[in-house]
Amino acid sequence: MIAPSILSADFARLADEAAAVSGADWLHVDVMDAHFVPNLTLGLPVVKSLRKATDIPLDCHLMIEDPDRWAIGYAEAGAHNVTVHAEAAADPVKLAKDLRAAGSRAGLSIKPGTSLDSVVDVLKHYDTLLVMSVEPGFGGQSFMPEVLDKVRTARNLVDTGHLKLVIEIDGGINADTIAQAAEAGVDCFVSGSAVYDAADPAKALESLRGLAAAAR
Ligand SMILES: O=C(CO)[C@@H](O)[C@H](O)COP(=O)(O)O
Repeated sequence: MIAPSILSADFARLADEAAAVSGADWLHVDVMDAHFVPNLTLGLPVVKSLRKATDIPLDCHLMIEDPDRWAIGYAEAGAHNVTVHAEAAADPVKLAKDLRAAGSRAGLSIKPGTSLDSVVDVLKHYDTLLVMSVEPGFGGQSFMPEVLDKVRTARNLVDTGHLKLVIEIDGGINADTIAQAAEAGVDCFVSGSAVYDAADPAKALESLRGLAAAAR
């Protein structure tokens, strides 16, 4: 699965930018609050408008403080998957249950420095695990291959039936890095600059999909 990140899109033309990647499995929506991360992007009103502008399932990645307070609004707005950060959530188990009750999948993200061990007990309540392969905040950063050990461990837990979730990776995913992430066991690849900085985003997306499929 490929989820283009709109962080690299033209924010004044989001509906057109979504249409440009109509073959995407999910559209990754980067919500940043300038507190949890040192960058500010968009919030609930934009997600509500985007929901009406595209049929691509929205994969909302909340890089915000106090997700326990704000995340449910994104589920109620029609997001397909709402991902909160383990480092920010006060009660991740309750949050996952509330997100599912509101009609969304529940996602948990971990920054590069956060271990899988520290979240493994709550992951049974989640539908997706988003492994950050850059420090969250900005697009166009270099991929951190050291996070792939977490992906391999998560893949093993899924394949042996201990967890049931989609493994996502986010940060620095491009034609040079996607194969190693696929080999490690990633299911869903978030990619911003490699898709939206390309002359033809749809073609770039399909190329990434082919490289991932070949590597699995
Ligand atoms: O959440 C983030 C960054 O915080 C990502 O979604 C980036 O937007 C991915 O961009 P590239 O690394 O693919 O350019």
